[in-house]
Amino acid sequence: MKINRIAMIGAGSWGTALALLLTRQGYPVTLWDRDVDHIRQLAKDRENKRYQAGHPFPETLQVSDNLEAAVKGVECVVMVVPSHGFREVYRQLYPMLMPGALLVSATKGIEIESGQTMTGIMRQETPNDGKHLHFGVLSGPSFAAEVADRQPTAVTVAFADTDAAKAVQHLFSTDTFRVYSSDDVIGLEISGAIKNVIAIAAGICDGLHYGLNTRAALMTRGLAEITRLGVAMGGQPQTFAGLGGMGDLVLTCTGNLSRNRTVGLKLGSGLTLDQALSEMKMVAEGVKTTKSCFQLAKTLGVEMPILEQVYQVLYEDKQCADAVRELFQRDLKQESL
Ligand SMILES: NC(=O)C1=CN([C@@H]2O[C@H](COP(=O)(O)OP(=O)(O)OC[C@H]3O[C@@H](n4cnc5c(N)ncnc54)[C@H](OP(=O)(O)O)[C@@H]3O)[C@@H](O)[C@H]2O)C=CC1
Ligand SMILES: O=C(CO)COP(=O)(O)O
Repeated sequence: MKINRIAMIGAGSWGTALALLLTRQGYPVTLWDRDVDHIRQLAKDRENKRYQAGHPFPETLQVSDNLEAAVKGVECVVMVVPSHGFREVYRQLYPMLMPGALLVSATKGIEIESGQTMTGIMRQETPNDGKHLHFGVLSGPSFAAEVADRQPTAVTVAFADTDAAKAVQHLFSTDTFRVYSSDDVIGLEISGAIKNVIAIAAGICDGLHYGLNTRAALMTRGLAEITRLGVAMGGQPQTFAGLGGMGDLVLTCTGNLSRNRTVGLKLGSGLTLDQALSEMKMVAEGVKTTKSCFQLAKTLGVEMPILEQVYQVLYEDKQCADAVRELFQRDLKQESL
């Protein structure tokens, strides 16, 4: 599969960092955003001062507010809009896609209304009209700012089709960005979405001034919850121990660049959810994913005690310290997944 042109759909922090990564390798990329003024500003500055300042755009990075112009005749479309806007944007762009195109979701979330992952949304919104599109995911421990800074980073790309996975793996791989391939699309998506919920919990614990023991316990039991739900949804157990699972969980629960961890820190320090979110200009997907995942876990009958407590803190005004206390008062049990 030869990829000549790429469309990056979403000019936030991550879409911009990925567009920089590809254009620095010489690939032609069109970066699209819904916000016309934002696109005008990017075209004028040749830099994304709002979301990824300090990184001038290479010549092959074009910007556009015209979705059709951005995706027409393009072999690889990377979707990087937040999960709550994903379906609407995909609906608009689907008719313009060329047959056989590779659709890569770099978004980490689960839609609240449907409980669908991003590739699930694309499949739902794709009529059976013979376009033969391929749906995959790129995920792993990768703060956008560090990728833009060329810090060595490793991620995973998953497609059901091995050739599609290899094509996207090779497309994104550079001297400082190492891409592994996988065929476990659902496992990788679930890992990337739910680690954000555990990162909120990690932030809460740090905001409450609990120690490193607490954080280690939370991350380990959090990974058990991610794995339980992911396997119930058809993921492969080893995916959750990989870059998109354990790797991204470690990064987001410990790294201060994480927006989700930051929301948790603010909650643990006594702010309300509204106050915490009003101080952020970027998206913290874990807030919405907590709700979608809470519903999914109930539907599938999967036990997720940490997630339940985060849900009650975010949506039922539970005190953070009470949530931690309740987790420790649960019945004693054997350690297992
Ligand atoms: N930043 C990171 O380090 C990483 C992020 N991700 C994931 O990438 C996705 C995008 O995050 P990120 O780029 O960081 O987000 P940012 O907050 O940096 O930017 C969000 C972008 O999405 C746009 N947007 C907001 N709402 C909608 C909508 N309803 N429809 C279309 N576009 C919308 C915003 O436009 P506007 O300015 O007009 O609101 C903005 O361009 C998330 O799922 C995130 O989890 C994954 C890996 C790393
Ligand atoms: O997913 C990320 C890094 O891999 C970014 O995490 P946050 O959205 O919490 O900043």
